Amino acid sequence: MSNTSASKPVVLLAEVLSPATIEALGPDFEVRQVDGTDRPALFAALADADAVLVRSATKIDAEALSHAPKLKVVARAGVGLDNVDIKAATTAGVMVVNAPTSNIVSAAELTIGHIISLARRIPAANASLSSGAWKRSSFTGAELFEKTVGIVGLGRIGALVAARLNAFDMRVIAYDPYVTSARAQQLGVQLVTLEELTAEADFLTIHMPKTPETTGMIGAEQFAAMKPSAFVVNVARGGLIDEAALHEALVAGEIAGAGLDVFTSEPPQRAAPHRHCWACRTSSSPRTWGRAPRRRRRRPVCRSLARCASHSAATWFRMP
Ligand SMILES: NC(=O)C1=CN([C@@H]2O[C@H](COP(=O)(O)OP(=O)(O)OC[C@H]3O[C@@H](n4cnc5c(N)ncnc54)[C@H](O)[C@@H]3O)[C@@H](O)[C@H]2O)C=CC1
Ligand SMILES: O=C(O)CCC(=O)C(=O)O
Repeated sequence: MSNTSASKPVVLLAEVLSPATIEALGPDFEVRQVDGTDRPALFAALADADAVLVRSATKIDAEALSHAPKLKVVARAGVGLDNVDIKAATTAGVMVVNAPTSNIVSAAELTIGHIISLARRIPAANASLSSGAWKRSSFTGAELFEKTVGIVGLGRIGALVAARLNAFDMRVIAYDPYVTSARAQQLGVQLVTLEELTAEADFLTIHMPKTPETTGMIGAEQFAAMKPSAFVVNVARGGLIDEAALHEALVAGEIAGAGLDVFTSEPPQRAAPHRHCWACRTSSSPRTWGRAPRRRRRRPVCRSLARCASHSAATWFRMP
């Protein structure tokens, strides 16, 4: 049954989404747009919204929710929910839905891309060749074969990364206090402590959500414990790595390099003295990992949104 225009629930799109994702909402909603990073505009637009659809740049916190008297659902077109205050939403009686598999393959593949780039020094070789040099022996790098990769956070993306790196005949270890040894074994992964992982990993790759517990979890202590030949990769969330400590570790040669797709502030702010070191020791990308087009996987979030906005059952998250 289709609503008339006057009675259609209002879905507020607070970020840019693909036309296919918007199409998946169907004809039963009045779709409005706002720039979710413009807080006054967001607050004004939330006044009439039954649902708000966000990616990662829009903060739906208690203050935003206080401007949304009609809101029934916050839908996250993606995985991470660190930009949504689930507790405040629950208190306000607002459901929160996400698309937990929407971009996990994309994220895992980008992780492999950064690992290979770092191992074979592809960004530095590319910069050198682009400047007109031909230094064949400077960029040989190292193979992944029989090296150790340490995965911090063995969830959906961590498991996909493990499967791909097992195919390279790497030794795959992981730290995740919430995963059983049986599950790890099934994935061909050995569970270890964080201390063992930092000491043994040739590549440390992070796949955890950003929470108060995980923020800054990889910092000066971990870098000091790592091999000087080791690389760190973060395509999860800015802030999981202590960036100041990372800069110091790169400058001091405590680790060999870093592969980064996410930053504490985006675009990243880096102090001038670190620029040279950064350019030659990193493989970085401007948060591209969730972006490889596979829009089909986002459609379920639109279906969940539609069900929630019309008060029927859906996959949703609540704090206890
Ligand atoms: N920037 C981007 O484009 C994207 C970022 N992400 C980020 O990646 C994160 C991971 O995604 P998924 O693998 O799909 O999530 P997931 O929920 O399947 O896995 C997360 C894993 O982290 C583990 N974990 C939680 N706290 C931990 C701790 N203190 N120490 C070690 N492990 C811990 C959990 O036990 C779980 O196994 C998301 O929360 C999101 O923030 C995900 C997709 C795209
Ligand atoms: O939505 C984005 O900007 C990228 C994907 C992401 O951050 C996520 O799925 O957690």
